[in-house]
Amino acid sequence: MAIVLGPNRYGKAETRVVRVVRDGGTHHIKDINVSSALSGDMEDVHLTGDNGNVLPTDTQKNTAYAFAKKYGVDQIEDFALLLARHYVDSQAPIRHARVEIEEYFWDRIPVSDGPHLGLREEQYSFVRSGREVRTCVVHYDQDEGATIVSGLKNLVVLNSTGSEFHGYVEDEFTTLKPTNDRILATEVSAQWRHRGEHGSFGRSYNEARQSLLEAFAETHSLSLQQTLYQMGRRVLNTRKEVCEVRMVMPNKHHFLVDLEPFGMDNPNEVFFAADRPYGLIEGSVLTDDAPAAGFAWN
Ligand SMILES: O=c1[nH]c(=O)c2[nH]c(=O)[nH]c2[nH]1
Repeated sequence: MAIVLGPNRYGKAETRVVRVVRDGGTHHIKDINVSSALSGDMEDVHLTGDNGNVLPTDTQKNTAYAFAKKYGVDQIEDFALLLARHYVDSQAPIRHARVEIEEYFWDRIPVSDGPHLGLREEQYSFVRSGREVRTCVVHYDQDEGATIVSGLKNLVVLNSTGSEFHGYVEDEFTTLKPTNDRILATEVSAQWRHRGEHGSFGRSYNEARQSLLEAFAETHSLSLQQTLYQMGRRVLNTRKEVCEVRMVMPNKHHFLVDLEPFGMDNPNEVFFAADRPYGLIEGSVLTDDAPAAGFAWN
């Protein structure tokens, strides 16, 4: 029996970069979390400890900071691709780079010059937004080029009606009562795979997000699975640059509270929001002409 080295990669996880652009007294901020993972000719470092092919993870951290200064950070997909290409193109032993970025949103705190006066000329105060986290995973491979997956997580949504669940299998352990009217709530994690390397990731993101929200709100739901499929479908129908959507959606159960002991009825007005356990609904929706995913989801 021989023992061999299997697939491997190494990098710096979660380099937090905050880039400030100073436009006179008005500042703009970009708050991101960058993780890079490189692979290639890494037999020696694993087998003998020879670091001759290893670009240190510390250097990868520094590169994220230096690139933020040099190139700025606009769309996270573009920044991730810039970094991934840099590692593969500048270091012969590195043949593949995976760069993952999360982006956290900040809103402005509008500050005025005083009561009844206009906005202060300098605007540099921000409040962390309650919005979702934007994500991307970019792979750049020496032989196969780039794959780009965009996405979001922590997008919490709720329909207070328009959701039913009945007609399911019942066995000797089933106690769930069928319902024609329940709360449907979930925290959406969605990732969508781009067909190529197009140029407008900002617009693509905003419209994919909007499609997810509209489909969630507009689908009269017979199950969260059905809603998930409709949400993926809506993104694919509106964003032609996208060929596959993967979603993970916990069913955030809301149970009707029994108010009868207090002599009160409860026509879907008072709910107990349970945090666990939760149903976990996961699925992928794709176009039938979607190119092979390659390493996009790795
Ligand atoms: O939308 C739902 N899908 C399920 O598969 C399921 N199972 C369950 O108990 N409740 C629900 N709701």
